Amino acid sequence: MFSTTSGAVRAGARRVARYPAFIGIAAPSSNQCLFISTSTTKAASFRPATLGSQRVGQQRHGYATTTNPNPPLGKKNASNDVPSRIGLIGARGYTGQALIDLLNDHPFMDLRYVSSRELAGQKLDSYTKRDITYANLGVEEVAQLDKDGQVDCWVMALPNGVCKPYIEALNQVRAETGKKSLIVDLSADYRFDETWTYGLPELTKRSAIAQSKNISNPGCFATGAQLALAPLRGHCLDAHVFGVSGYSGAGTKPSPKNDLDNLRGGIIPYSLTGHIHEKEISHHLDIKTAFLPHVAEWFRGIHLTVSIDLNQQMTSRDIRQIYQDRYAGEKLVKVSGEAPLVRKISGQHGCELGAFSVDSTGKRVVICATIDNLNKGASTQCLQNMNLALGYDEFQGIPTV
Ligand SMILES: NC(=O)C1=CN([C@@H]2O[C@H](COP(=O)(O)OP(=O)(O)OC[C@H]3O[C@@H](n4cnc5c(N)ncnc54)[C@H](OP(=O)(O)O)[C@@H]3O)[C@@H](O)[C@H]2O)C=CC1
Ligand SMILES: CC(=O)N[C@@H](CCC(=O)OP(=O)(O)O)C(=O)O
Repeated sequence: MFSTTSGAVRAGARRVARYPAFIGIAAPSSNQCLFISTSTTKAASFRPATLGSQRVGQQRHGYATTTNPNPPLGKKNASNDVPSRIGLIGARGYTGQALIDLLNDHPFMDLRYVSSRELAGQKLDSYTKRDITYANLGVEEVAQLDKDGQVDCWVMALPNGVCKPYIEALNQVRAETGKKSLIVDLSADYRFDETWTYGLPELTKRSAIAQSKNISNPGCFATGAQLALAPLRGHCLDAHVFGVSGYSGAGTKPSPKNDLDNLRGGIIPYSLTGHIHEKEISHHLDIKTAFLPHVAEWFRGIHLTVSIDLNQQMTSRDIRQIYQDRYAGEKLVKVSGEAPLVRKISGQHGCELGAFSVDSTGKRVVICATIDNLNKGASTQCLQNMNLALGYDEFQGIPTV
């Protein structure tokens, strides 16, 4: 279904010529976050199921199923064949490095600037399409490059709470010049800001992402949890999400959560109430969710066990069918009967959902999800959003086969 980064065909040796700025995207009519409800959306047209033995769209169990109400835009959004110039702020970090690897294999993404205070002056070896040297780009330098029309898309891969001055400076350039370069922020800082588009393409209206200039990339745990919960939105009373992340989730700054001596031989609970992703899941799905995060000694990959109290009796088979219907045609979401294993998701670009274990009352289901926090939990999702908003195919440059 999805392949590892290392298995990808590397197209990076090619050099990208200098091209004029891409200006083909219309200004957004609305940046509001638009989630598609699976419980109320009726399938516009019937499509036979390819994933199960039953036909999709039939009401054989008393509650409506639907084919994917938010399918990939495909050719409708793939009109741009001009490269886009990218500036990456926070390029030394784990998510920044994962994104650089993806951009290196992308035919239209032309990385121009990588910012790091620690690595300033050093060559970026992992990018082979052009020679790039790390620079320490402060707010003024970024604003000047933007004003000079040197960058089409800025990606912010900074710790939470750091990027606001950059955004304010870019907004000032917009106000002064009318220029509108795209901004994608990987931090949690704008995930609750209604003037930004929350970019979880399988759940957010894709056409809204395509029209946006300010995209907040979802959190890693929050992405897996929302993909695991969304199809049951209309049947869910409340949910408990137990999550364990590899320690790359804690970033590169030394802390007890990425200290291998501290992690060895066990898992460590933290932020057991009030984690930002608890708020993020509850806010964007409108489901009362308790989130219980842990960190473990492996490097990358998240396991989530999601327990959902249902408002009616349901069977495991029917719930699984709802998920298969909801994610029909999605290249980065895999639904299966078995519980997915975290050791198998490392380096993969999608999210796997499985288990669908229903208790004896028929009113509680447990679903397991796995996701690579640095890929679909951050950089792969960022690239989906960049592709959509810059007018390329959403999955361009993402190994999905
Ligand atoms: N790691 C993960 O699994 C995920 C992370 N995220 C989010 O993505 C963002 C980046 O995470 P991650 O890559 O793990 O973080 P890292 O700690 O690995 O990297 C942070 C980057 O920001 C730079 N930086 C740190 N502090 C400052 C500062 N005050 N001013 C300017 N630059 C600074 C660092 O470079 P230098 O010090 O050299 O300047 C480094 O490049 C975070 O907001 C995180 O919450 C989202 C989903 C998943
Ligand atoms: C293990 C670990 O520490 N994981 C991080 C989640 C990484 C992430 O998605 O972060 P943001 O929401 O801050 O962008 C955490 O719990 O904060």
